[in-house]
Amino acid sequence: MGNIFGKIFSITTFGESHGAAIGVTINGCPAGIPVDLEFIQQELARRKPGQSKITTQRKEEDQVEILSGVFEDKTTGTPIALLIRNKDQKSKDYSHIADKFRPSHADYTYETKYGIRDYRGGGRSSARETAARVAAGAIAKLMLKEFGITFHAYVSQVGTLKLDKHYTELDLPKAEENAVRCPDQEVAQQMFDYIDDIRKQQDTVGGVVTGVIQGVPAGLGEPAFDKLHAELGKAMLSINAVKGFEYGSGFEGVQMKGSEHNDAFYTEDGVVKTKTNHSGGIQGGISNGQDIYFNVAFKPVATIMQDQASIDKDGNKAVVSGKGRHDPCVVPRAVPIVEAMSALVIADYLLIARTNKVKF
Ligand SMILES: Cc1cc2nc3c(=O)[nH]c(=O)nc-3n(C[C@H](O)[C@H](O)[C@H](O)COP(=O)(O)O)c2cc1C
Ligand SMILES: C=C(O[C@@H]1CC(C(=O)O)=C[C@@H](OP(=O)(O)O)[C@H]1O)C(=O)O
Repeated sequence: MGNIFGKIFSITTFGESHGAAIGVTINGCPAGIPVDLEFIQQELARRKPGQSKITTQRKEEDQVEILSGVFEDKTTGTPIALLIRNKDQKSKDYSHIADKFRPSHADYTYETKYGIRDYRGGGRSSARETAARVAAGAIAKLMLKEFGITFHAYVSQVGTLKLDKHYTELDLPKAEENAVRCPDQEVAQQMFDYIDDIRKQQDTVGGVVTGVIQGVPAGLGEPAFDKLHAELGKAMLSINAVKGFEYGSGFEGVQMKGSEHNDAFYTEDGVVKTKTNHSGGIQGGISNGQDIYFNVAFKPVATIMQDQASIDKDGNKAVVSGKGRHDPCVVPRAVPIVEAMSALVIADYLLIARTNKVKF
């Protein structure tokens, strides 16, 4: 229960942060997709811990091993299993909170649900699990590359520092040129200094990742329940520390009049387009062929390097002191996770659409 994502192109992940390994099984990936191991490794490198001083200092190379489903560098249509071994666990850092609950992490809720908890590094609730999603997302991206569908995510806000530009005004690949993953180098530097300052204060800060999906054909999605934006929302809200999701005009759109908000249709060389894109590329749960764009809000990291008042398993007052290696801000490393989850949704919906009238 609760550990399968996707309908046709589906994944299930396994593993804990301080266990032997984490990994993913992908079901439903079509046969014949070229698998570029170097690309999967590059994607994992974008997410891995220990990238810079503004990320957790845990050192994991996140070397991926392909156990099944790939032969002579092509998918075989059978389950693909990918494994990443944990190498740099420092579990002693967690002994002192084995019986205590960190405020706003998953300790209390996990313990309540299962009655047993691998407290080492947050166990199953650690964002370490997202490495497995990024590996699977890389395979989805490789499949979608064949259809000309691309993914760009970037950091658009850290704390109160906001990048005041729409994605259409930015050179999106430039986000990969700095440690924050913000495409405006000047704002990126300000964000970097801000995160570093917060880190020195032994505190943490939240942020926003903007996602952009380009090249999606019109016709992907469902008119009810499994609407394309609903699935994207679920995908994003399933990422650790996510507090909000909006697509297209989002919450800002409520301030507009219908006459301003409506996206006027026109055709160019027989292709249907819209003059504006407040819809965010989705209308009535189905893609309309325009860019899909959305924002994902991440909270400040729960584990702070300070003493915090809490309780133990017996409900007694307890002090939780911050230890271990933690991110002062998750958004720089969340960028590839947002892209991976987007790719998994689009891959799945593209395969579902094969059963519809739309021809690809
Ligand atoms: C890339 C990434 C890195 C994270 N790093 C940390 C971390 O170092 N320490 C921590 O306490 N939480 C971290 N988190 C968040 C926790 O995993 C998350 O808060 C926890 O699982 C509780 O879930 P919730 O915040 O979604 O309710 C990270 C999240 C992401 C996406
Ligand atoms: C190890 C990674 O990030 C971790 C995410 C995380 C958390 O609570 O989410 C807590 C920290 O590690 P641990 O699980 O040892 O407490 C981070 O270092 C990773 O992303 O690979």
